[in-house]
Amino acid sequence: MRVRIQNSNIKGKLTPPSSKSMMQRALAAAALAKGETSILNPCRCDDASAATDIIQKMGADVMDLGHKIIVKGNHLKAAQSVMVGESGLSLRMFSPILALNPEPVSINGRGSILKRPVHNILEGLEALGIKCKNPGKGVLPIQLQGAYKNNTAVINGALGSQFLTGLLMALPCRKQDTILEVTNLKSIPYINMTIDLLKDFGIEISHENYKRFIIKGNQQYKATEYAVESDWSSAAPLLVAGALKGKLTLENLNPYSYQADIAILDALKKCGASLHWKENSLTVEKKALNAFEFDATHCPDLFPPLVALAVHCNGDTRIKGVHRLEHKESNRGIVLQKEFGKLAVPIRIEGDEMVIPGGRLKGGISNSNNDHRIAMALAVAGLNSKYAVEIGDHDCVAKSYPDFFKDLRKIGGGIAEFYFKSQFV
Ligand SMILES: O=C(O)C1=C[C@@H](OP(=O)(O)O)[C@@H](O)[C@H](O)C1
Ligand SMILES: C=C(OP(=O)(O)O)C(=O)O
Repeated sequence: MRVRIQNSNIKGKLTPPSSKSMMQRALAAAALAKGETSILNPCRCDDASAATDIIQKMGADVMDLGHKIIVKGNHLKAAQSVMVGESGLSLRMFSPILALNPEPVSINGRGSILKRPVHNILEGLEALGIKCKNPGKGVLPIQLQGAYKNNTAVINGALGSQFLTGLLMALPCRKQDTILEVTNLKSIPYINMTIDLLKDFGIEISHENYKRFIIKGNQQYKATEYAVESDWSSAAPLLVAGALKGKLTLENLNPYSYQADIAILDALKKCGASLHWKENSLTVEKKALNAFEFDATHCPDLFPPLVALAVHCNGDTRIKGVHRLEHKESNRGIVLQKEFGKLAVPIRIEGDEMVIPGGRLKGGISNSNNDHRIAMALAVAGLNSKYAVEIGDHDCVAKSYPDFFKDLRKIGGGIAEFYFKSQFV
């Protein structure tokens, strides 16, 4: 399957999809809570479906009413075997939660997740007394068997925050208190999101500067009504489209969100984009844009849309945090360099920095490498390309934003469909 993006002007209004990060956390918390949780504004994407399947295996009752999802939780049944789809968060967040049940559980997935490392999950869980096996030798599948025995552990946060999110969600259900010493934590805003969500479910976590986390045991998750915010990670490529090619209003965005990717606003301000808030609606308008410097170490998912922005800025843009990209759905640093290279943009990687020369995009044939954020970045870059940009395997956007191409078309994106079986007519 392939899509062709033509140079087009953008105009209109959209509401970005709900956050898959918040949705997966809310499903996990609801499964641990006694009683009935209502999840409002639910996110519908492949990663959210993977998380829903897992909590059902844990014994949660899930009722989908369309505008909201009702979860009846607190069973913690032996799940035996679960599939995490392609979701890194579901793998790393549910592993510590599943290990609360003393029965063995095996965890597997499909596609890109089968190449992502699991050693930090196993090391962390073993340090807390969980028995771990890894028939996949470094990647999935893994097998875990509880119970938690040790009350302290050192957790390496260098690869990311998702496993720590899982521990912060699971360990309050132990009888004992746990202290985690966390080294070199990355993606810190995602931990703020976890702690904030846990508060809504009645769980308290304290920490000392993200280095020492104190997790009181014997806490009880309380069922609640939880509204999932619109997703800043999905808003990012749309905002880039507006900044490059017209005028776009995104509705229902939280300007005070804990989401890491709200940082797209800093990058847009730095390059000179015009932004205007009216309550929860944000309008972005086309202006001449200049190269910028940005550190994406703690918001790595912004890299692809920022590259799409940078290729149309005047001058060389420098983005820091390339080392954070290696273990995502693709090795995003290398893939961005390779795919934008096919469109005549000679991206350089200098240590931990990516250097993107502006004003060079000519168009051509590229591929998503089965990575949703790469597909979306190539698409919005293509809106301002001299010749068309073709993207192979674009349907991977279903991981986070199944309606991405449909929405892009709604706001004026010229998307040719004759090459592929259309999913968005
Ligand atoms: O907690 C989350 O929801 C996420 C955390 C980040 O991963 P890392 O913490 O592994 O960097 C991010 O890249 C991912 O898309 C979602
Ligand atoms: C890296 C991502 O997700 P995950 O790690 O949860 O698969 C992403 O959505 O860009």
